[in-house]
Amino acid sequence: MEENNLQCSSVVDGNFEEVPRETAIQFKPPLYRQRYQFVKNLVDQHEPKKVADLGCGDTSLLRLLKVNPCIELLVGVDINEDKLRWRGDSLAPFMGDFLKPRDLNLTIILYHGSVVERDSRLLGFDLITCIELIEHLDSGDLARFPEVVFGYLSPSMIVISTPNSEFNPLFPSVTLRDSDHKFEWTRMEFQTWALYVANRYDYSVEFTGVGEPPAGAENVGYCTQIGIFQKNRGKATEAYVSEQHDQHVYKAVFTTSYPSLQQERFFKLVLVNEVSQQVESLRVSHLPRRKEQDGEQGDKPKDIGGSKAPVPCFGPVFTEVEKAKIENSPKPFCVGDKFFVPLQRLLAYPRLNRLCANEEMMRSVIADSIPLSSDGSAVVTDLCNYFDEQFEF
Ligand SMILES: C[S@@+](CC[C@H](N)C(=O)[O-])C[C@H]1O[C@@H](n2cnc3c(N)ncnc32)[C@H](O)[C@@H]1O
Ligand SMILES: [Mg+2]
Repeated sequence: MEENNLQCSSVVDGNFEEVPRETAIQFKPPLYRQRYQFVKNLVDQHEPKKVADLGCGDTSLLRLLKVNPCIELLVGVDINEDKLRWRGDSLAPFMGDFLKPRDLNLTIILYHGSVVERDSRLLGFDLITCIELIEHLDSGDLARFPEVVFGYLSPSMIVISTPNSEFNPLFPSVTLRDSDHKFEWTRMEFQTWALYVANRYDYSVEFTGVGEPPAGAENVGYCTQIGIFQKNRGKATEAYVSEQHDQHVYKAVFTTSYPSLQQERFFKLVLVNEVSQQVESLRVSHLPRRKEQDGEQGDKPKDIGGSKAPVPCFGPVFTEVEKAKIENSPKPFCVGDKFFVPLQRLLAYPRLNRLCANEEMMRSVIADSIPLSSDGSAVVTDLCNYFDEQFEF
């Protein structure tokens, strides 16, 4: 069992709080969450595309990281297959991920295997994390670990966390924090090892930690010590990665892919939905004005989007620049009972502009789902529909 000398104040997500029964030290947030949050902040800061968590356990960190929009490949590796399977399924996309797809693709893979084995599918990563892993390696595996992770996998950044044994006296009766720990290092021991490894494999390293010591005991340092290693040579080139022979020793136990706007069918769904909503919003907001105009003119086109055009009373709030862009775009108009919204008008709205580069692109994606004017330059819809009559617009 994990960290079994320590009080289990949270087993809800498979993590055990590092608080001995006898001590008053309580970490807020719990220490394991501070470690995960530390990694999440690093991901927010550096925006890696490919991230692997070695010794990922029950995948809690992966679940926190998967919402990060920059990550396109998220991999977990653990020697304990049961842990991977326990909550692995919760990494799959939910209904909400389909309703609001990500901008970028995301694939998540869990591998069963040991971090001291070489698997070429982990080459070319931007970030590899090893959270509370190294102290579980015996001396033989610890000696192999740098050669595999730093030498072979050689990611741009590596984060290693491990207990700081100098903190342990604050936990009465604790020698090792977990019965499976093969060692716990002082800051000097960890930093000596880390500097040696960094020097050997051409990385630079910075030290920090999480789990502040209590007032009066600042000299012991953080409860969890952390090394952040950054490769001096920069990112692995694609050529270097592709030169490596396929070496698949890990067993993939779980793979999932998320819907994203990079996938044609999801992009189309989102764009058609956004266009339909915007056209409907404009149509509804123009109905009262159209009633006023009825009887004034015949069937010639009526520009109803001039300076007096009503502004939609719901939906997003626009900045002054966005408002000006919308106002300066071609205005919606009516011909008979038909309501036309120029594609250029739709493109002026920020949400649609973010999705579509130009009118041609918008036309080609929505043409077989939304009625367009004969020249294809505007969406066309009935000005009034059954529901307007029911609600007496
Ligand atoms: C203390 S747990 C940490 C889990 C997770 N990183 C976290 O912070 O919640 C250590 C994990 O390392 C895994 N582990 C130990 N030796 C390993 C090895 N040689 N290769 C891969 N995983 C290993 C264990 O199975 C366990 O899940
Ligand atoms: Mg541990």
